[in-house]
Amino acid sequence: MTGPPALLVERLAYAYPDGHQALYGVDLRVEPGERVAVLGPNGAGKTTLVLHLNGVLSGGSGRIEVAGLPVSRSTLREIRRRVGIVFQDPDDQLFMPTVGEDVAFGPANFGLTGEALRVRVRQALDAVGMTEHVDRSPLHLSGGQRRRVALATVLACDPEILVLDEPSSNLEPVARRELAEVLLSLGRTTLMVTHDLPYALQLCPRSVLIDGGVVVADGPTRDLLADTDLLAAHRLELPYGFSLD
Ligand SMILES: Nc1ncnc2c1ncn2[C@@H]1O[C@H](COP(=O)(O)OP(=O)(O)OP(=O)(O)O)[C@@H](O)[C@H]1O
Repeated sequence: MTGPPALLVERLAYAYPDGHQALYGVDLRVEPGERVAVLGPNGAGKTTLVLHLNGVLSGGSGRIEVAGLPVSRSTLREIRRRVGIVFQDPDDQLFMPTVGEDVAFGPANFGLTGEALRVRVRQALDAVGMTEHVDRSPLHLSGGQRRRVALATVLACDPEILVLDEPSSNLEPVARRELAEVLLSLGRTTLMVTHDLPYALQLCPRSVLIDGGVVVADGPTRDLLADTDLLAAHRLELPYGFSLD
């Protein structure tokens, strides 16, 4: 018997309080262990979709399930444990005096204490290669290091689904590659919102393309990126000189 999908989104539609309709009926099914890139031009609805996955946004129509559990007001605490979002700006999730305290904050909030908490913090920092910085202030880290710590704060909660918003933005090539290595090594169900098409190709076997609040394409990343008409129709473009071969 097969289990439920890691993520199921059915006919998700949402208008912001000012009346702006951002999503018109998004369908998406992600199986456990898949890494899926969410592509689309500015204003397509990518962030709006992602913010629904752990209930930051709600009140639209449609249905979302995380590993079989519907996202609703009554399941919010468990949903937030299952879905970890790493925001584009690490400063949105780092606010404690030290790296270690930042990484401990989430799991402590979910009830972990003592040695179990210390082990969890160490594992999360190990996974992103930041163990030696545990006692430093996040304020004194480089942008790339802060990005890694932000990822560690989410990993420490042991989410079933990792959601990353523009993980490669503002990263130097080495930090970009190192982050890719970390993400590949995690082997976790991952949704990655990105404008960085080569990064999507490197990390995500599958991509969904969103535009105008609907999914306009869903398939192997290589196939989507090879479709120059599709890319042009949705204001996407591979970097000059980039080859899929
Ligand atoms: N708080 C808000 N109130 C009203 N409209 C909003 C709000 N936030 C976003 N929108 C609108 O919803 C639509 C989808 O925005 P969203 O941020 O989801 O796009 P996106 O695909 O993430 O874009 P980008 O690539 O630029 O980050 C846009 O038309 C945007 O103007």
